[in-house]
Amino acid sequence: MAVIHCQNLNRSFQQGDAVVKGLDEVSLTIEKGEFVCLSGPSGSGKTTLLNAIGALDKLDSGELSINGVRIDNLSQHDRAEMRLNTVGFVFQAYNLIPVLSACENVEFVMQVQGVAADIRREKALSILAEVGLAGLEHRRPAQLSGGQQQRVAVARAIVSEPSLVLADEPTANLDSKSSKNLMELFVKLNTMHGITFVIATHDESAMAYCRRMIRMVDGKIVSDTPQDAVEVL
Ligand SMILES: Nc1ncnc2c1ncn2[C@@H]1O[C@H](COP(=O)(O)OP(=O)(O)OP(=O)(O)O)[C@@H](O)[C@H]1O
Repeated sequence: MAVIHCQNLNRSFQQGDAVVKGLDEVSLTIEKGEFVCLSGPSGSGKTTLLNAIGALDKLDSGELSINGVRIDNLSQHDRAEMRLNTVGFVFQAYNLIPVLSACENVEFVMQVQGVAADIRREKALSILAEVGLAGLEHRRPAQLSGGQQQRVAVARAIVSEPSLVLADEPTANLDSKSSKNLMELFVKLNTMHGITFVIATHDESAMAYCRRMIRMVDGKIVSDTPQDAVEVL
């Protein structure tokens, strides 16, 4: 079953007197375990598409299913539920809570999900170790580098084992080494846990890790091609 199935998605924005088409008849199917890059010039609709797939924004029209369940017609409450249980988000602003430690930031989502405190702590520590942050669990975001904060954001996104991770410019604020480490981590999570990744990026070194390249221009998909990705050992 497809993880993402979009049919004729449309989303317009009013900008003064003009109407801008963020998504213009976008149709797309992404299967479980794919590792997909969304590319295209600034303003081409990448973030709008990620927001639609992650049920963060409403559509004007079209059908959108995640794991076989229609989400375009869900109530706000059900959309929030779907996000919580199915999708992990990694954005360029890490959106970590500054007063909480790395571990508490990762635990936060599980707390909302009602996971018991001892299980929460155990899972958070184990996932932080998996993303290479063992020993730094009790630091607050301001005491971590940009790359380390991004890893906390990744740990938080994947701790509840989502079937899908949506990442918007995840390497934008990282130096080239941190960026490479992050992409290798994504590939590892993709191969070991079968998590599907959709990554919007302008960063050519990040694109090189993706196995399917979808390019957008003016709210439309203009090309969709497979790619031989960089091997991660
Ligand atoms: N909330 C909004 N209000 C008005 N216009 C918007 C809004 N969100 C997006 N747009 C417009 O929709 C179009 C697509 O924007 P989007 O952010 O999806 O592009 P993008 O490809 O992600 O760009 P970038 O690479 O710069 O992040 C742009 O013309 C943008 O100005």
